[in-house]
Amino acid sequence: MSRYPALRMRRTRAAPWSRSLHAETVLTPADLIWPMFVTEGDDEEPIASLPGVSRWPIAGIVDRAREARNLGIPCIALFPNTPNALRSADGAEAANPDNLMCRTIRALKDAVPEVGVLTDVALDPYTSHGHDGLIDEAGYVLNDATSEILVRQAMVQANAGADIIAPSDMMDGRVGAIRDALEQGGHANVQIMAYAAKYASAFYGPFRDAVGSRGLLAGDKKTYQMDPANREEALREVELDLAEGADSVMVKPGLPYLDIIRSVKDAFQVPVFAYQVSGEYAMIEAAAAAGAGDRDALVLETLMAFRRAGCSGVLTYHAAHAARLLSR
Ligand SMILES: NCC(=O)CCC(=O)O
Ligand SMILES: [Mg+2]
Repeated sequence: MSRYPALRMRRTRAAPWSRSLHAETVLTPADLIWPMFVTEGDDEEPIASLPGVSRWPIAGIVDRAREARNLGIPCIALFPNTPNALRSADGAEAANPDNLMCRTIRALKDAVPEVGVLTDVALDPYTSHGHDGLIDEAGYVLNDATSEILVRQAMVQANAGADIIAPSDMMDGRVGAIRDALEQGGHANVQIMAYAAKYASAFYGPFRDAVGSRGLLAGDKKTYQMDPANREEALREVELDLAEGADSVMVKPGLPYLDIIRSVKDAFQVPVFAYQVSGEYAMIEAAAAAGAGDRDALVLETLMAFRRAGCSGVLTYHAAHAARLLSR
């Protein structure tokens, strides 16, 4: 009986009201996390490879956080462009309680406490070699020694007022080490969003410009970030981070890894986030600039795809633009 002509799949698509009624997935500004770059000094610094995105001094970040609040974006993510003079082989500046990140967190929590602040834990914005951790003579990133510094980095951020600690370094065991330190340090309610399945991707280029590590990076990150060939390994990574105390997990990059997001969501009933990374943002902007697609439509379609794949939310440089589109 359920066949044409009684059954017409186009019937429910015929009018806007009906399409709204039958939508299986919704996207709202509350599903967005807005990543932003903080810099020393007083001036906005546009990032050439990320058209429309700038580094902001602390006061500018505070203004952007007010903008986020007014747009209904619940959370912002912070990344520092550390002055080169403060970068070192061991990335010690990462654990300085008065570093650029900590000063920014304090300013945000002072001025706009109602917006969540997610902070990146990894050493790449602080090392002179651009890696996420300490390296040995051969350039290999050392797991356990790095993890100790990451714990200190996470603690200075939590002490400054960070709401969500987001380790993006892919060291083994760091989620558990950070969770223990947070519990012992009086931060029982500070969350951990683990970059659980972070792939060694070619889509991170503009981000490295933004945090000033592109020219410094020696080699690649394939001994700690995941091989794009692997899906089962992502499930193991997620399982381990959850066992160590992660409150939510992230898949990164975003669009080329929607299958990973769906697999994670099906295997674990936990909050899953995606990072639509800098190269993805740049591709959309380049397509729009070349007349190959409508920018607003591309932005909203890609973000909806993350929700459909199972994401609770998405980190995207298009957050403010998308929130504006969604509220009209
Ligand atoms: N730890 C954060 C990133 O690596 C972001 C990458 C990107 O946006 O390309
Ligand atoms: Mg892991």
